[in-house]
Amino acid sequence: MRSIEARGLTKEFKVYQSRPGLKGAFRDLLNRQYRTIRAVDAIDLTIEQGEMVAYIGENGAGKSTTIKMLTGILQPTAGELKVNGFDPHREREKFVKTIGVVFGQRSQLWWDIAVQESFRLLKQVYQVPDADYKQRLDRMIEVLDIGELLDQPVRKLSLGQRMRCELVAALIHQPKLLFLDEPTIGLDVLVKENIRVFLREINREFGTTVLLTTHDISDIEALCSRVVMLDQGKVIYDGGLQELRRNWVKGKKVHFELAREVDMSELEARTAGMPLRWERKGERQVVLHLEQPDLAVSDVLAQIVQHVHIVEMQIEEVSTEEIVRKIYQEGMTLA
Ligand SMILES: Nc1ncnc2c1ncn2[C@@H]1O[C@H](COP(=O)(O)OP(=O)(O)OP(=O)(O)O)[C@@H](O)[C@H]1O
Repeated sequence: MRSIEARGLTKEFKVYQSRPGLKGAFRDLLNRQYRTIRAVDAIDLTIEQGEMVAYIGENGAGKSTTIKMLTGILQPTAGELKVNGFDPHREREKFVKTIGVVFGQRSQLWWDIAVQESFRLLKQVYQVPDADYKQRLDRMIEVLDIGELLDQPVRKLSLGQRMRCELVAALIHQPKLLFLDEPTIGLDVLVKENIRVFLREINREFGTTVLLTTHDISDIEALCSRVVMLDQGKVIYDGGLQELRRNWVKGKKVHFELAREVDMSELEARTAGMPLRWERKGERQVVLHLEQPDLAVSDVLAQIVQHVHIVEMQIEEVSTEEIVRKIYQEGMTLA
């Protein structure tokens, strides 16, 4: 079963332009000029039930606009879209029962009433049977550790407390698909970890599909094996996190500290023909630049350990965050 199937999904906005001065304002009244922004530009996206996918891109790339179409808030300008088997906009009433949504800035909890009252209201809205409701809620209260918050009005909760309650609210009806927009923004490390563990659990246990938009790369590393990257409304990468790293990490650096002064010519001679470069950093310090991702550090070590005494060694990996930043900066097409 497919969670999301989009073909040529497009959204255009008309943005009215105003001309300067009083004369301009009059002319605008009679004949308004506008330009068209293609916020989402013919994207194809297929997400299978049970996948956890990160949907990322720079500010203005078109992420929110896509999510708004996928959740039925906006109607696409063009393209075909099925989410959980429904047309999200046209079949909105039936469709919303099959999704859960956590948008960092917007709350689905009622501000002035106790958290558990909000949960009860949502139970009514989604017509969750009593037994299911009790079982799900008890479990979520325990895993997310929100027992003490249930009697508090939402306005009194800290951001981390509120986000945990938002997650419960989004999952009361056990949706097949969960949209998360910046779920861990501004949260401390412990709460973040708590939320990630919980998300992995519901994914494993119920096969819940998760589509996550985030600027926090550690969320992606912790949760998603697939990344869809958007740039100017177009998908520029759709694939595994590992492949993304492999494509972009052109090499690694290994820092060595040796027992004796470095003999560069010996290192070079022993590793001749390998795609690497040695750099002297100090009397006993040397850096190895591996220039191809498939050259293993162990292959190089095998050539030199018999001849040089290594005191310390440190491999410098490029973080996913750096890779993503590089892709945004260079605007390369990977797809
Ligand atoms: N209602 C609207 N009217 C006109 N233009 C819009 C509207 N909503 C979004 N846009 C434009 O569409 C483009 C994509 O915006 P969108 O909010 O989808 O990006 P985003 O990737 O979610 O960015 P961010 O990370 O900042 O939330 C931007 O150029 C934005 O200005």
